[in-house]
Amino acid sequence: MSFFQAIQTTLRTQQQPLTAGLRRGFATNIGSVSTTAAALKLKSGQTFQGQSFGSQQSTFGEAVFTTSLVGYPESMTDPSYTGQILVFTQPLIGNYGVPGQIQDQYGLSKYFESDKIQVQGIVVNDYATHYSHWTAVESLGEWCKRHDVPAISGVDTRAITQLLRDQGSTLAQLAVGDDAASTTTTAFPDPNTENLVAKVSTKVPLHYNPQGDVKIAVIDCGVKQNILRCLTERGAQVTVLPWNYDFNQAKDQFDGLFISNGPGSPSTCTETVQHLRTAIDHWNKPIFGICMGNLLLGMAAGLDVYKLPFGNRGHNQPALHVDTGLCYITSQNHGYALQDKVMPKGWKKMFVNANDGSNEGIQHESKPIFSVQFHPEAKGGPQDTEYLFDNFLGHVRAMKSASYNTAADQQQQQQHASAFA
Ligand SMILES: NC(=O)CC[C@H](N)C(=O)O
Repeated sequence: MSFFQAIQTTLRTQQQPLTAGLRRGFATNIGSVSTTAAALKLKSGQTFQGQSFGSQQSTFGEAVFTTSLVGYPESMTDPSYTGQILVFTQPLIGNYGVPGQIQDQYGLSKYFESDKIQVQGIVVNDYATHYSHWTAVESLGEWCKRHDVPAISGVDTRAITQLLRDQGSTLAQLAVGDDAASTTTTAFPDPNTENLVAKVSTKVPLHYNPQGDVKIAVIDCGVKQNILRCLTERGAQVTVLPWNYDFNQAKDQFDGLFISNGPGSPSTCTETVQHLRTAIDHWNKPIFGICMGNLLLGMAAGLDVYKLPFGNRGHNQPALHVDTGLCYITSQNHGYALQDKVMPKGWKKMFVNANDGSNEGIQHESKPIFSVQFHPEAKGGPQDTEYLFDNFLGHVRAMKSASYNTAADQQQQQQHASAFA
């Protein structure tokens, strides 16, 4: 043990008391750190020993890394992370604590992207036991414990990230307590063989903003709260529907269709892809998809999907808009991508990743149907591409008023004709 590690261990072993706020109006806490051992064990054979600061429960998942500097409450509650052990490349995590579960005026969660922690576990280099923020109500460790989610600190996340980058996202165990020391070889279950979308999708329709002027059907593959907020705060009425709901049966009830983000492999969502195939030809109203929505829409259009070696997760991913050449900095969290070398007839690429050339979006050439691989709703991350919600709802409103006018014109013509019959 190095001198630095020895000092760190000594400091952490001394249970530090709660203190009052350092600054007026800011929740602040110098919490205690458990000295329970924890280890991140990769299926590829490498083990990283550290300390637990979350649940005492060991867990399995796919180890992936994110380069985001902030936004751990949002990332950890994003349903797209279901089944994954999240490694933060940002070394200091936990310093602004965790906010409370508060609802906005639409009944949507204000600070979290769903109602619980969705990641299997988290891996951080330096867990900040002292947190301070005006929205904070508890520490990251307390939050993880309450949700029974394991967390490890004191490991070299740079070395782990280099491994995940070189060998690709890897199945792993986050082992706590006795499991951390155990050398028994375990089987590493692969979450991507399961239909994770079915696990996180709503079971019943949910309604938001009933006063909205246009009605949007949201196919819930694991929708983030801020996507719903981006629609409702722009005046849309939103109905969230289960992932396998056949929206084609209810198309007259809606003015537009949205396909959400979601966890796991898109190949488990064959029913949604089939419904989308019908919708592309017959829906005749705008369709917009994000992340999993891009993958599913692309599959419905005839594209293949492949798994990226380590995915793109972070808040600084450059996406080039093909038509204008403009580059947007985007928020991302995905492991799969569309194979877009040859685009199906009637479709074109909309965005391309400026780092690795992977697909970032597709667009129908003659219908208002488009989707993006990145997250224009951000939370966390830059909001530069939030304008896509304006574009989508702009199309929805234009088509609604055009069809209304057509219907009204037709009715007037009929009345006119019958008056002279
Ligand atoms: N954020 C998402 O929707 C992720 C989509 C898919 N689960 C992937 O990893 O590629």
